[in-house]
Amino acid sequence: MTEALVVDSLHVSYITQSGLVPALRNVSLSIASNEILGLVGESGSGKSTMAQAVMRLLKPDVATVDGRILVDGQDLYQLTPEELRLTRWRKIAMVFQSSMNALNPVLSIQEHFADTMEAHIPGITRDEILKRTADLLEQVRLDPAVARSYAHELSGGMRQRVVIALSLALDPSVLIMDEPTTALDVVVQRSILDEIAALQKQRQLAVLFISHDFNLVSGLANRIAVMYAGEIMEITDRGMALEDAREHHPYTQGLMRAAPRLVGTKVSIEGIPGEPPDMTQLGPGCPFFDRCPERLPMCRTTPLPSKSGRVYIRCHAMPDPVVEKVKRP
Ligand SMILES: Nc1ncnc2c1ncn2[C@@H]1O[C@H](COP(=O)(O)OP(=O)(O)OP(=O)(O)O)[C@@H](O)[C@H]1O
Repeated sequence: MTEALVVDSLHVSYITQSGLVPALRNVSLSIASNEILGLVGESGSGKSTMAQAVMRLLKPDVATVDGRILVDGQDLYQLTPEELRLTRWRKIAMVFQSSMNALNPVLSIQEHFADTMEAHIPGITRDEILKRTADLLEQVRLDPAVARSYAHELSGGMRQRVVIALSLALDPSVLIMDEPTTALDVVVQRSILDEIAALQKQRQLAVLFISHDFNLVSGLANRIAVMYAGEIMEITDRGMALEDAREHHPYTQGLMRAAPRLVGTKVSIEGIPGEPPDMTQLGPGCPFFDRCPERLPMCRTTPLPSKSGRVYIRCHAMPDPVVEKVKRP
């Protein structure tokens, strides 16, 4: 399996007036060129920071970043600014949270595509741009005539489809999607998710799909990384049926019980008691300690083990998952 994206021992801290505030702590994961990795976690757990760090969008006066981000084997943090400019879009592209509102109101959709292609494909002709734009719009099920429109003439769902098509304009290997459907109604959301899944298969893309919506991610992703207080607690490829909850990290179990079920037997929804920790006051042990129903005395003081690999659980009270057990489809 080819790993298109490797995140290795990533640490990010924001620079604030009261000092450095950690946001990502020792994050490692990788995504192969034919899979969707979902990243879930509560608000403030570090999901958007992860997207920005992976794209190398965090400015040095905003945050410190340590660790390696490899895209097709190339470390983004070792590139010169010009190399980085060429690598973004071509190798790694991103669809931001509500990026559909970021389309420039005074440019037609066609001009957005032309700007991106002209900046990255030297000598591309007008005809090629028009043809590639029409193909890309069709791939996200839009009429190619949409190219002549302006953002305000399109619905939210259409704009988000345009943004997805634009992110694919240079045929990247890795696509980062940060809450790409959150602002849309559920019907439009469903059809865009189906298209994301189809595009990912056709183009053999590695997709990092970030969402706070546990149900949505578990219906889409091949594997799910669960983030808490800036750390990945678990990466799983197991089923997310409530009957299997005990096989997951105690925090994942909490998220599973807290997510409303859309199908199957009715069960009551239970929130996770307590609050996420203050990131400036973290102790040496597991950050979930205070809220964990499975905690052992050692969990307060013993750091979580560093792990890498396709699936893992970082928990003193839980064994590692047995990899060969039933895989998700
Ligand atoms: N520019 C910044 N300066 C200082 N702290 C920040 C900054 N941006 C984010 N943070 C902090 O970093 C932590 C992670 O934030 P982040 O936005 O990555 O979380 P998230 O999981 O994406 O949350 P949400 O789902 O609400 O978008 C939070 O504690 C947040 O307050």
